[in-house]
Amino acid sequence: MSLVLSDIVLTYPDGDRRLTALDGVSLEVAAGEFTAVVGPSGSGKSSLLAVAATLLTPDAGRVLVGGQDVGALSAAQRTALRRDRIGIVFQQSNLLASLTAVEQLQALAHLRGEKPRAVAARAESLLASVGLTDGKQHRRPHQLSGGERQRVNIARALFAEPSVLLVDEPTSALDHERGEQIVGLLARITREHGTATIMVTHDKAQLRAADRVLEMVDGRLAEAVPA
Ligand SMILES: Nc1ncnc2c1ncn2[C@@H]1O[C@H](COP(=O)(O)OP(=O)(O)OP(=O)(O)O)[C@@H](O)[C@H]1O
Repeated sequence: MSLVLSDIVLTYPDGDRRLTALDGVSLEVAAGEFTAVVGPSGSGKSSLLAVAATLLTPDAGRVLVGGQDVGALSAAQRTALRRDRIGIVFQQSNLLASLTAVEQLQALAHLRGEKPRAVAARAESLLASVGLTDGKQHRRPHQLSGGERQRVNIARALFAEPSVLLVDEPTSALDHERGEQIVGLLARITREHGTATIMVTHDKAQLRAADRVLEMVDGRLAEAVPA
C-alpha cells in the first residue's frame, strides 16, 4: 500500500473545547488507485488531505507513506518525505505569476539543487503529457485558461515523481466539461505514474473516473452509496 491512514483522530482548538475534525478515519490507497472523497462542507475533507500530506500531525492514529511511518520521522525527515514522495494539487492555483509553465517546474528543480536547464526537456514533456503543447508551455499563468492552469499545477505536483498524489477540489473553478477533462486526466495519470491518488471534491457529477468513492460525514469516512 502506498498510503495508509489508520484510526486517525484530528482535533482543532475551539474556544475552551476541541472540535473533532477527523473521528477515527482509516483509509488505504494502493499504487495506481484513484480514490475520490466526497462530503459536505465542513465534513473534514481538507483536514484528511492535510494529514495525508503530513502537513498536520494527528492527535491519534498512524500515517504510512510507502510503508514508512510518518510519526517516527523528525520534522526534517518529514519535510523531505513530503518533497520527494507526495504531490499536492491545491484548490487555488498557487502558480508564480511571473513564470512560464516550464519555468514553474524548473523552479522546483532549482529548489532541489538541480540545474534548471538540465530539466527543461523533462518539464516540457511532462507539460505535454497533461495537454500543454503548441507553445502554451511557455505562457505565464494569466495567459492560460483556468483548466490549463490546473494542468500546470498537476504537472508541477508530478515533477518529483511522487508515490502519493493529493488533490483538493480540482474542478471547483471550472465548468462541467473542463472539470470532467481534469478528472479524466487525473485518472490517467494515476494509472500511468502509479500514484496512490486521493481527490477531494464536493462535485458528485465528477466521480465516474474514480476507482473508488468514499464519503466523509462529520469526520467519519464510509463507502459512498452509488447515486
Ligand atoms: N484551522 C482550524 N481551526 C479550527 N477549526 C478548523 C480548522 N480547520 C478546519 N476546522 C474545522 O474542522 C472541520 C472540518 O473542516 P475541513 O476544512 O476539513 O472540512 P471540508 O470538508 O474540507 O470543508 P469544505 O468542503 O468547506 O472545504 C470544520 O468544522 C471546520 O470548521
